Amino acid sequence: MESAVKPKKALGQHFLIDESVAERIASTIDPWKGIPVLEVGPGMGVLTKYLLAKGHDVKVAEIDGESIEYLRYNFPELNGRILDADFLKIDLSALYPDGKNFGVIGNYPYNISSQIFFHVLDYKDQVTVCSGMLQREVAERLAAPEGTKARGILSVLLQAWYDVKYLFTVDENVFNPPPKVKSGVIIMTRNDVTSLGCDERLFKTIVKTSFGQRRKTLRNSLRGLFPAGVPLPDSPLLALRPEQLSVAQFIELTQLVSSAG
Ligand SMILES: C[S@@+](CC[C@H](N)C(=O)[O-])C[C@H]1O[C@@H](n2cnc3c(N)ncnc32)[C@H](O)[C@@H]1O
Repeated sequence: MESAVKPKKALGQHFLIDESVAERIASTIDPWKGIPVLEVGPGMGVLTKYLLAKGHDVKVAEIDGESIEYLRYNFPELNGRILDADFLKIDLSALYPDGKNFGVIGNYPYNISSQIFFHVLDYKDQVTVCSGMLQREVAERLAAPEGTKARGILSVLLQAWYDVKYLFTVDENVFNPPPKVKSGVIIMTRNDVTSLGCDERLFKTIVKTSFGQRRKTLRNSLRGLFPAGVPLPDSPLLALRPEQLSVAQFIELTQLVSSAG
């Protein structure tokens, strides 16, 4: 199909052509009208249009020059609110100074979707809500509870600070060009946790190290984090595999490693 902006594979450009899906995604943040929202990768503005119509205070961050030109021409009301930038490199606290809360939304570029969520996590004290569409497998992973195969690093790191919900699945044929996989829409809302009650850097290291060797029990994958030459503590948590642990158990594990060191 002819498209005003030529889709570029390297930028993960699959333009949404079903307006009803765009409206449904925009509606996910209806309850957050009071805070500004940053849209990642607006492309030709199919989602932006609904965010504006709903009265959100919207800024957009887009990396593709051709899309930016399109937006400038077709959305004059966005004047001064289009960031010609790589979302992953934006200092979001400078964009929303003084610790201001904001939301993030998008039909995200699938090639960098995990990195996008790691970037959002860096601003967890300001990002109150984050929703949007990504490839189904990743969307499922973000929302995966303990005890499921889909659980991974981002599930635990995000769920420590956010309630993550998988909302609905979207078929390939509503995009131009269609992606190879189905898509999923999620929403994450900030929980009321202000501190994990453990060394948060070590918590991250433990989550990443455990899932780096997900078939091993934690006793084997985390051995290197305990002091050498000393027997490991006798904790039932160490007999588990990473996908079996809740956030609270990862925190407990972090405390265990800290107290052993
Ligand atoms: C899946 S398309 C979605 C476009 C549009 N929102 C839609 O629904 O049709 C992803 C968009 O993200 C943009 N993009 C890719 N990498 C980006 C990055 N690092 N920062 C900002 N935008 C990016 C692409 O140029 C593209 O417009």
